This record gives sequence, C-alpha cells and structure tokens, in this order.
Amino acid sequence: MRIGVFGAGAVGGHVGGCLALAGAEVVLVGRAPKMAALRRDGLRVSDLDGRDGRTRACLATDDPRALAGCDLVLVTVKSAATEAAGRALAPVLAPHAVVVSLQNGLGNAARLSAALPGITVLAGMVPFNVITGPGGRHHRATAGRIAVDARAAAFAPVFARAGLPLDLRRDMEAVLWGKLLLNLNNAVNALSGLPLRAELAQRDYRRALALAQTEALALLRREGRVRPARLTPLPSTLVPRVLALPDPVFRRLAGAMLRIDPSARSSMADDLEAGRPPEIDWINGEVVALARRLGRRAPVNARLCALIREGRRPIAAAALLADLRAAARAG
Ligand SMILES: NC(=O)C1=CN([C@@H]2O[C@H](COP(=O)(O)OP(=O)(O)OC[C@H]3O[C@@H](n4cnc5c(N)ncnc54)[C@H](OP(=O)(O)O)[C@@H]3O)[C@@H](O)[C@H]2O)C=CC1
Ligand SMILES: CC(C)(CO)C(=O)C(=O)O
Repeated sequence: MRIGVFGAGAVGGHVGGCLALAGAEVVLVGRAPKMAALRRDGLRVSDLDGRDGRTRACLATDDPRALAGCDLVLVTVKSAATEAAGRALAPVLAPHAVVVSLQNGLGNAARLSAALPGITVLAGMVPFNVITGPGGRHHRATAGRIAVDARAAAFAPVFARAGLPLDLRRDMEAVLWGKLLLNLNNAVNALSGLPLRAELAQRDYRRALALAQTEALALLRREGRVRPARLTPLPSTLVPRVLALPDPVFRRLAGAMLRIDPSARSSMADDLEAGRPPEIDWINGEVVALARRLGRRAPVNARLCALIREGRRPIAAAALLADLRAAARAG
C-alpha cells in the first residue's frame, strides 16, 4: 500500500514516520527546505510512551506528482492551505485514491472534496500534539487515538501495525466539534506564551478556556443539530466546570489531561512563533460563525480571535480572564 502525506509538517511527519517504520511505502510532500532536511537527517519518530525510531524509508519531496498512484493521501496542511492542497492534488491523484483530512477545524474535508471531484475525501481527527525539532524529530507529546470516518476502514490494519490504531467513526461532525471545543485552548495557549502543561496549571487560563467552551456549547445546544462527541474521560458539557476548579482539585480530577510533554505548545502557538498565519478563523472563528447563523453573538470567542490577530502576547492569566469576562458582559 502506498500512502502519501500532503503537508509533511508536525502531524504529517509523525504519522508518515510511524507508517514507514511499520513497513508502509510512504511519500511525504512538503516544503523544499524541510524535505531536504528529512532526506539528509532521516525522520525520527518518538512519543511519550517510549517509542523512538528512525527511518530513511520515506520518499520526501516538494513535488506533489510523487503522490500519483497513492492509495491513501493524508492532508496535514494548516486550514489556510486547504484550497491550495486541493489544487495541487487534483491533477495527480489516482481515481481510486482516498484522501483523509487530518486537520483541525470543521470544514477541511468538505473544502478538499470541492477541489477534488470524483475522489473520496474523508474527515479525520488527530487528538495528540506533535513537537518537531532538529534531527528530523517528530515527537508525540500527548496521547489519544486518531479518529477517522468509518469508510476508511480498509486502512485500519496498516495504521494498527504502525502503533496508531484508528477509531473508526460514523459521527465525524460530532467528533470534529468535540475536538474544536478542546482546540479553543489553542488561542489561550498561544496568548499565554507558555507550554500547554504550564498554561493549564493556571486556573485563570483554564477559566478563560471554560468561558470560550461554555459559549460554544450554549450555541450548539441552541442550534440543536450536533452533540459534540466525548473525547476526554468527561463529557464535553462537564469539561468547563472541571476546568474552573481550584488547582489542587483540578490536578486530582484531570491527571490524564495533564500528561503532556512539558515543552509542548498548541499548534497555534507554534504558528505565531514561526510567523505563520494562525488557524484562528477555523477554530474560534467557527463559533463566531455559528453564533451569526443563529442571529446571536459569541463575544468571548470573537475577542479571542481579535487578540490573536492583534498579536499582543504574552497576556497574564488574570488579565486574559478579565478581558474575556468584560467582552462577555459587553455581549
Ligand atoms: N501540531 C499539532 O500538534 C497538531 C496539529 N493538528 C492539526 O493538524 C493540521 C496540521 O498541523 P501541523 O502538522 O501542526 O502543521 P505544520 O505547519 O507543522 O505542517 C504543515 C506543513 O505543510 C506545509 N505546506 C503547506 N502548504 C503546502 C503546499 N502547498 N505544498 C507543500 N507543503 C505545504 C507547510 O509549510 P509552510 O508552513 O511553509 O506553509 C508545513 O510545513 C492542522 O490543521 C492542525 O491544527 C492537530 C493535532 C495536533
Ligand atoms: C493536540 C492539540 C489539542 C493541542 O496541542 C491540538 O490539536 C493542537 O495543538 O492543534
């Protein structure tokens, strides 16, 4: 089986590397400098459960034509690059190819599908964080199973052999909303200037996240169409309440949630650090868009969008919470 990755960055490099280590034929397509570094150094794939492997087995190139003949193509570009990915893939994919979006946000699979008529495009969801570093390092820094539309079942065995067992789902919209609720922390994390574990250890950052989640949950309830899937030990409706608990109680209840490599940051923090456009419009912006469709407002998420666009950071926990509460009061 030939598996392609379009946009071989953090997620694409990790998943592609795991698959290659398990013997799959993997083609990575990404930017020329990174692909040259991977050809030079190889790909190192590690995780917080002790995996540490190196491979030179992937073909790493900036030429999308290398994806011709792939049975499966994983799209792992940021949401702003989805249309460009579709345009690059359209002329090269084999008619039998299945494309899986492993991106955050809600609409990436649909946007790819619009650019790839006749090709099966499915939604996926990566729950874990990936840290990249020198020497081709792609380190899984948190835990969780990749969720994919059940129509991708034929690929489950190769992922299982790669140590990435798939959670095959028939409710991907609910899964993507469940993930989006968690991703509302991406902006809070980026604004904090801290790694995820240090940020989540501070009650006021967690309360800021809880405000954003509560707002999104109220809108979803009002719309009454999608019930976000449960992706943590707690149902998503209870998560904001647990986030707002005092630190010692939170630590006791949410131990698993804090099993995070101490240096891991959200992908949005990585983007701001690297001067790349953040995915804010595809995450908090989706809550604002939902509010607009319902004739309502989403002042907390709108404010998070504005703060990210302003680029003012770091913002201390108490100051961020006060800012978001003021936005919520102003409505
Ligand atoms: N990082 C993480 O821990 C997690 C990320 N996600 C989600 O997964 C998706 C991918 O994120 P992540 O892996 O962090 O992204 P990265 O930015 O690390 O990787 C994407 C790569 O694709 C490259 N790229 C973009 N457009 C093209 C193109 N047209 N041709 C070739 N290469 C291209 C980018 O280069 P350039 O930057 O130069 O454009 C970048 O190197 C996002 O939706 C993210 O939210 C989900 C879970 C965890
Ligand atoms: C894994 C998680 C939730 C946090 O790192 C993420 O999706 C991201 O960074 O975009």
